[in-house]
Amino acid sequence: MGNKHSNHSSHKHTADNKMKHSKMDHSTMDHSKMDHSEMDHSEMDHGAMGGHAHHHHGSFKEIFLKSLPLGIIIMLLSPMFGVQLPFQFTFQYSDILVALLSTILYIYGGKPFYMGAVDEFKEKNPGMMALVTLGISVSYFYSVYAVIAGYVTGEHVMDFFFEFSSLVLIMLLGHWIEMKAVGEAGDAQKALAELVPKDAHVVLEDDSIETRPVADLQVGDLIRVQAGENVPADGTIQRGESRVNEALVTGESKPIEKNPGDEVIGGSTNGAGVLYVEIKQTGDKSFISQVQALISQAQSQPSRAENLAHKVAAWLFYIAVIVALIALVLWMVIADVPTAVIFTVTTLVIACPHALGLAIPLVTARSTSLGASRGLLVKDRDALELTTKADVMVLDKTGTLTTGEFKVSDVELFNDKYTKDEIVALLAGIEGGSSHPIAQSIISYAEQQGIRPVSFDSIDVISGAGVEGQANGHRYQLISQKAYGRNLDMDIPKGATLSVLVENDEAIGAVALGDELKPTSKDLIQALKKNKIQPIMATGDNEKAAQGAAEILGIDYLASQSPQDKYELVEKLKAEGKKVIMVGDGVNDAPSLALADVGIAVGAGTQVALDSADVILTQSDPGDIESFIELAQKTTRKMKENLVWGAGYNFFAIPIAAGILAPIGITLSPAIGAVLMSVSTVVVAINAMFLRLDPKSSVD
Ligand SMILES: Nc1ncnc2c1ncn2[C@@H]1O[C@H](COP(=O)(O)OP(=O)(O)OP(=O)(O)O)[C@@H](O)[C@H]1O
Ligand SMILES: [Cu+]
Ligand SMILES: [Mg+2]
Repeated sequence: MGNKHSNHSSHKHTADNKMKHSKMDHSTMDHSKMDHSEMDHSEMDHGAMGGHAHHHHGSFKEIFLKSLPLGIIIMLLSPMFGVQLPFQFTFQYSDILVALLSTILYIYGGKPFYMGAVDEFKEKNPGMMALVTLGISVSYFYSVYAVIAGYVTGEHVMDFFFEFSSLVLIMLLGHWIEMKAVGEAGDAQKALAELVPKDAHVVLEDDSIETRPVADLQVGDLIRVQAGENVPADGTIQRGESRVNEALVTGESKPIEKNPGDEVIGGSTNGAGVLYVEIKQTGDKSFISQVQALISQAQSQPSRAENLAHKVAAWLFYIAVIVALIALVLWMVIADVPTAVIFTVTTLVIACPHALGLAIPLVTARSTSLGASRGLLVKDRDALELTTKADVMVLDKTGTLTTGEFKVSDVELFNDKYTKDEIVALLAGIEGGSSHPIAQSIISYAEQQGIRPVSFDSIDVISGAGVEGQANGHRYQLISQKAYGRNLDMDIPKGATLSVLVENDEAIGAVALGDELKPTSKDLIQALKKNKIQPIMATGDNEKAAQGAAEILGIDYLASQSPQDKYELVEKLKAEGKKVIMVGDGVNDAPSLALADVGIAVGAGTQVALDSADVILTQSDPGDIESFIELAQKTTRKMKENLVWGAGYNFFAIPIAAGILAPIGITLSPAIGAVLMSVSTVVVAINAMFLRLDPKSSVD
């Protein structure tokens, strides 16, 4: 149980760390809002996409549905291309009625577009909304002019109210569908929010049960979680036993047995037992909120791929405007003004670089939620792309490739001042101040022997070497043999990790510990080699222990590495022009995690390690490193595909819209242009949705 417990506190660590990083974005952190997600879909999506100026102004769905009858009336009353269709009817002055109705449609239905365009111009970043606005404005104003000119000159001038209204309707519909597709491609925030139930059963003083909204839960409340229910908030089990599935929260796939004293995480699913849980964290401080904050932090900073997409979209705007102007002038010369207006409008509309704008965010959203559901949390999105270019992976040994669950194999005495039990009491006492995996193992060892730890007055961690502290007026150190610096009079068990207990600069005892490789470590090394990533193990542990592990794994290694050494190793590899991934969990890994191109902190890791990393794997399973590489490769491929499609589509669409194929009889109407632009976006969304990970190969 002790072990499971420590796993849990590590989840908490992960969470606390995120807390510091996130700017506590109110829109994503407000729990009550998320629980009762009545928010309009497009707004939700918008939040997840971040950074875009458009779609702020009302919901496309609502505006579309209200504009639909108006648009249909206009279309029925106005001839398309001047051709009378059988179901159309016109009467005297019907064109004035059409102009009036179109004005209403322009003001109401066009609003999301021109307001979006205003935002874009304010940000000096004209894009899709500006193009759509130009398109509908040109067709609207020209048509108004046509009607007036018709009455002034007494000659019929062709108007485009039919094209105008169908364009507005299709644009609204298209953007509504797009937003839905965007939402379905994966909104990690929402998926996580849905894990938390809306209500909790609070056990009152008199043992009666009151059902309260989760938002009203207080720290210290005792709640009852029924069998099969999701846990509403983080807490500690007071009574009851069950198996709890935390898969969706932490990525741990198997249900975990829980007993009184164990912690449960809000959003996990209770198995067959009833649990009584004392609430420890609610709202923003809960684990799940912290994960959400982390995700929104990652999504709020544009990745390099996204910046590229934005640049291309901006270019597209200028290209579309220029091509539209050229088409306008040329077609006025070749044909007439109405023909020229049609080609211009179609060009503006078809170029709406919506697909391009969404190409990357859609994949990111999908990839983030996919990753989160497997316990792969990406803090810095560029880490995904960089991972696909990696040449070397530097791995820490203890806690990363090995379990970190040490067994004390030997306790050695160097003088008779202390008994063995007294040495163990000192060891356990000084480890009270350390978060190193060795510490927990020694403390448990003392516990099993029924030995009470010596209480220390002060304890300090010496990173990469051990711990030191004061007790009973003496100064003690528990450090590696390398840090001790002198030879010891003892037989060191083969492959063991050895730490020396020093009193006033003299070795008084030593403890030898053994640790085992994790079952998936070997697979990871093989997978790395297959992916042409050279694995190097860099460990703070001694030569013998390192060699033992390295031989089994078939991996290059460096032993007795101080935090500085690890840092310099990464520095050296980078100087050789290599892209370096660093994987670690300890304090001694933190500097190199920060320096590496991609820093991956594994689950049971310490606070500092988690803070310095770009990627956090909530479990410390080497198999997850493999999954992360797979996620990185697939995500990057999808992004490239979407960029090529989003940009490439325009390469053909713009010239055709401008009428380049008119000589062979192929022309597009503005409405068809609008349909194509929506379809191109839906293609991008569907492609993103097909981002999947292989099922995890689990080793038991
Ligand atoms: N809390 C501790 N208790 C006992 N010995 C320690 C402690 N911390 C460090 N040491 C000693 O210092 C050595 C180096 O520690 P360090 O944290 O740099 O590496 P490590 O965690 O053992 O290995 P790795 O770098 O692969 O994780 C350990 O092998 C151990 O001998
Ligand atoms: Cu668009
Ligand atoms: Mg370590």
